[in-house]
Amino acid sequence: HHLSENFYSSSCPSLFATVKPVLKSALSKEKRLGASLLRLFFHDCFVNGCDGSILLSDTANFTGEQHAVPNNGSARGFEVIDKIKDAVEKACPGVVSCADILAISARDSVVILGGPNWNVKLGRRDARTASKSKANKDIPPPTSSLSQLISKFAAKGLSTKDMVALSGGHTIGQARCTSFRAHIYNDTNIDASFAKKRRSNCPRQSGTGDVNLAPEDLQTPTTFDNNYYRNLVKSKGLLHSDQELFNGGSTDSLVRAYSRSPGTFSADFVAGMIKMGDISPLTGSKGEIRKKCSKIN
Ligand code: HEM
Ligand SMILES: [Ca+2]
Ligand SMILES: [Ca+2]
Repeated sequence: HHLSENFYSSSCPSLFATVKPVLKSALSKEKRLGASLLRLFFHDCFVNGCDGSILLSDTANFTGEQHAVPNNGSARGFEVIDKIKDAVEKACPGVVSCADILAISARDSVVILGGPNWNVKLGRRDARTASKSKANKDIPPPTSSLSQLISKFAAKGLSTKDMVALSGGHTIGQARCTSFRAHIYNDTNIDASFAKKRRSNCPRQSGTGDVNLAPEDLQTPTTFDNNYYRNLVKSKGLLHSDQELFNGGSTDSLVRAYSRSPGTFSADFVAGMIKMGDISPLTGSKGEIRKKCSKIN
């Protein structure tokens, strides 16, 4: 396969200039959407590669990935992708894939929220299929141990370092009580005052307050910075899986390094994003260029 930065430079020269303003306007209304789009890209790439599979809606005779456990009730931002796709279709009809639009949107979201910039590789085509079962199997749950996180990323060709750096995506965005309840009530590797604060809006009883939100990064939930790691070294990770990265194991030193050096984090995050974006893309004549991101042509 061959993805390249200039894939659309003659077929759609206005691509980047078309995407960015639509995103800027959406994020000016709700910054969290930037986080939601970054997460959509991760959840796309981990299931059959970065092929836009997560964007396909369920229909009467098609079951996609949006109701798989890791996505159901938490994957969001689809309307923004649809809006960007409409703008891109006006500028360059039938040329740019939804998989690439998602990759560009994830990058632009990070930049708009203050994070590093990089050149996105392009040329992915869109899948005509999706896999709910693989979404359930390949995307790590927040209950994961460090060794489970390492192996789920290794299964996608990503190193432990990539895993720790990409987890820094949790410097932005929100999680539901149901995703962090067990950590704040049952785990002991958590700062007591932080646990108390999070318990105040996430009742112990499952079934109550399940969808109440808390910021993944208690310091700066709408800024892309290294505070995620600074929280971890203080035992203020929100998810069980977050705190696993700094819990006396092999990744402690890397978390400490990122907590001290925003530049090192940025460089490793970018390298990880480029590697994640390379996971088994459809190229050449495989797949299709969807007209609408939510359904196959
Ligand atoms: C390392 C394994 C990971 C686990 C176990 C994990 C788990 C989760 C969970 C449980 C949530 C909250 C869902 C909810 O309750 O609504 C979440 C949110 C989020 N995740 Fe991850 N995640 C991981 C890695 C990543 C990676 C690699 C990225 C991107 C590079 C990422 C980006 C995000 C973002 C931005 C949000 C907030 C989304 C929003 O506010 O809409 N995560 N993650
Ligand atoms: Ca996919
Ligand atoms: Ca932050």
